[in-house]
Amino acid sequence: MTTATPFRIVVGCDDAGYGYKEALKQDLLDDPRVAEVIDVGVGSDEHTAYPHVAVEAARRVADGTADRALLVCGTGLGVAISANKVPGIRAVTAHDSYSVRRSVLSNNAQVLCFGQRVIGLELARALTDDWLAQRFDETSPSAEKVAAIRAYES
Ligand SMILES: O=C[C@H](O)[C@H](O)COP(=O)(O)O
Repeated sequence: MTTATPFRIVVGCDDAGYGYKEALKQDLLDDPRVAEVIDVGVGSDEHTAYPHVAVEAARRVADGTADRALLVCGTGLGVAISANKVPGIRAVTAHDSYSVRRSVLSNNAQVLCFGQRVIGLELARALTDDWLAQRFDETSPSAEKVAAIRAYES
């Protein structure tokens, strides 16, 4: 049996997502499937608007510094919209387990976004756990659809 390479994960949030970002970061730090956690903010007294944090996180994934990003704002929507402005990034907002799984298995999304004002913390933690268990299969029928997304970027 081969052991999967542990993930390097960027975490980020705005002030509306700070509490969950901190809690999820701690879970990631304790998870053997995670090699590294890179926190791009915000800190407890920072008020940087979500587009800046989301784009910074997405750039770390796009440039290969990290494998994935987990972003939190009030709804999970603004961070996803912003992260998707970075070429090569597929960011989704997903608050149910089927969508979280399919975001990886169907879409090879590298960025998962949550809304702290939308779901409970325990659900966010369980969804994050589920997310870490998924790996995209480059030989699956979904691969050519993801390639089609990529082709629209050029
Ligand atoms: O999508 C945006 C987020 O929910 C953000 O946390 C709150 O944005 P707002 O203050 O513009 O509503």
